[in-house]
Amino acid sequence: MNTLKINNVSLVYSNGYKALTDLNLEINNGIFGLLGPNGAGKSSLMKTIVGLQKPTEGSISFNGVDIVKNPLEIQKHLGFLPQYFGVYSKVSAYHLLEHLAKLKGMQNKKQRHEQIMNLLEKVNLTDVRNKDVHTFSGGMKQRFGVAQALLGAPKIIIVDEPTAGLDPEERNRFNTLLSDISEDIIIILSTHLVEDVKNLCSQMAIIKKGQVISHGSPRAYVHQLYGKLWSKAVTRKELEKVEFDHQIITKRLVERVMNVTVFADDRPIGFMPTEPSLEHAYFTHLNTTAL
Ligand SMILES: Nc1ncnc2c1ncn2[C@@H]1O[C@H](COP(=O)(O)OP(=O)(O)OP(=O)(O)O)[C@@H](O)[C@H]1O
Repeated sequence: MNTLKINNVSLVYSNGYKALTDLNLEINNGIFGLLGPNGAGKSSLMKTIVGLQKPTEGSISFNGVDIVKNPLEIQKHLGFLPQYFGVYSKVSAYHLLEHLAKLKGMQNKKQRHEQIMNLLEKVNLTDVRNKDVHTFSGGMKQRFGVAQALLGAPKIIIVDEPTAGLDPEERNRFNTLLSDISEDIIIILSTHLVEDVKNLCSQMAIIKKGQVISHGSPRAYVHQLYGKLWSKAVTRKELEKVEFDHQIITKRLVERVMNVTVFADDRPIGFMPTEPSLEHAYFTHLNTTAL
């Protein structure tokens, strides 16, 4: 079992902006979802974990080793799939993987070849291995990104907003791939797509304004809301009153009609009970935690 511990981490950028505040998390094998709105600090946390920037305060350990003091201790076990995966030069998928494998210190030519061929197979890019990476579609590039993140058999993989811009089929394929590789390693998935977290993650945390406002399993999040959500279709005028009277969790246009879901211990008059979803739980925590 691998363990990543983040203890009281704060990060202040050189312009004085405090991106992370006193953040604590413990993460074990499996896919851990980090959910938060744009600008919440997810990328800042990812970059701090992988050692691209040092926290201003606090400590981070991986399998008991302080990785702020010894960043190599995580870097040698790490695969990173950043939000924007570099510039794709005019080089084939195979040769780019070979180049990256050499950078990761894989000296043995035969073993390197075998691992690259296995990874290409895993991410379903064997047939196009001799094509230039810059000609790949968005989804193929992301799968290539997974292959490079898996080079050298890492114990922890960090993926930052991996499915942004993918069509539903590619997103599905990408998620299945992540799920397949997650058994014996830690995967941290940073995203604002609640659906992906629901489908993939065993544990998750919600981050808002640089702080972890809650954490737990997606199932437990949903469970907490049973019997507390109520919905109603409203006109624009009614909406104002509902907003005044109730704690609104979501407002959604469903077939051109505005549907509101509110949080309350008892059923408000005119509302129907609603089956809670992880999206409801996410918005409940975001909207009810004042920071
Ligand atoms: N190098 C930097 N210097 C100063 N401020 C920064 C720097 N990088 C990020 N920030 C600020 O820190 C905050 C958190 O940014 P971050 O990219 O970590 O958020 P995020 O949750 O990953 O959002 P997104 O989903 O939009 O990428 C933002 O307000 C951002 O403007």
